[in-house]
Amino acid sequence: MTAEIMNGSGLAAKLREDLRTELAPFQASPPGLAVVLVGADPASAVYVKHKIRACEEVGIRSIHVSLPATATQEQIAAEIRRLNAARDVHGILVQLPLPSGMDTLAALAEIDPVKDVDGFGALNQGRLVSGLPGFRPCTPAGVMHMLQAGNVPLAGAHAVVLGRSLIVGKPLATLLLAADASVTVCHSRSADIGALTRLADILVVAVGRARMITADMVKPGATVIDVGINRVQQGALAGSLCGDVDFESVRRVAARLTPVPGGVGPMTIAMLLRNTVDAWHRQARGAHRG
Ligand SMILES: Nc1nc(=O)c2c([nH]1)NC[C@@H]1CN(c3ccc(C(=O)N[C@@H](CCC(=O)O)C(=O)O)cc3)C=[N+]21
Repeated sequence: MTAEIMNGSGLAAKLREDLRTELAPFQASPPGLAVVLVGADPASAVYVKHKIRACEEVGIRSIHVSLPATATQEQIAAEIRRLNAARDVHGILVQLPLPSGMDTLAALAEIDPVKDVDGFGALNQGRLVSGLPGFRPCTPAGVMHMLQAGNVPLAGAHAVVLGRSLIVGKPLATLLLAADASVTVCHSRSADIGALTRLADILVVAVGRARMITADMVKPGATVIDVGINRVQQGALAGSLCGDVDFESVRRVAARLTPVPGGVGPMTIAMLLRNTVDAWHRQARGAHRG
């Protein structure tokens, strides 16, 4: 078997094009997305640049706020409160990870839930678990969108999610459950991970370990979604990106596989733009504070 390669870049480009058309008549007062970057982590700076470029392409105004790595928790909170109050800011994203020692959940708790376009805050996460409308975290939403666009059957399928983060694993498990999959979540402390991943009709990997999923860990005919983004350290491909899945071996056993780059990453950004436009609509209707 040779897997069908699921084209996240293409699907994301289509979504951005739709947003651009939707926003074209409103360029006098466009949606605004504030991106807060604390410190100077080079990988974060690159991601922020991608997000700002994607905003420009569709007609979202981006507001880039940089704070030094030495900023205090209270300075971050004060900046978020200022953005909560700004009428031309509809979405607020605090780029993660924050510098070590910062209280991430406390910072996220400052974001007004109606502007929480990452969907990481407790109100939106609780709305997700409750099955209520709210902002869904962008990577899980992007994965669900790719599965649906690829006509991957979800009801009754066994989905195995490797990783239990607040940002990917937990919310994605919740979305898969809501789509009637049977869901197994495994993580670094799970015993015999291969035995679990081999049960998956849909395997989603979000652990941040380059090429850890090899062909022997995948059920033949499975759909494999690679959320990992790792920078190759050594060898001929040093400096390029690879996922958490060993692409060359897994493509021979899986039925469908997402590439890195060009898979989940661009979908994450497309979902962020969609959430920002949704936030703008909601705030235009006069909904303030979640
Ligand atoms: N508050 C917050 N929200 C986030 O959504 C968030 C975050 N913090 N911190 C970091 C992670 C990472 N992330 C990526 C999004 C897109 C690509 C992406 O588009 N990647 C391209 C390649 C990019 C390249 O070439 O470097 C691809 O996979 O094709 C990657 C990574 C969002 N994150």
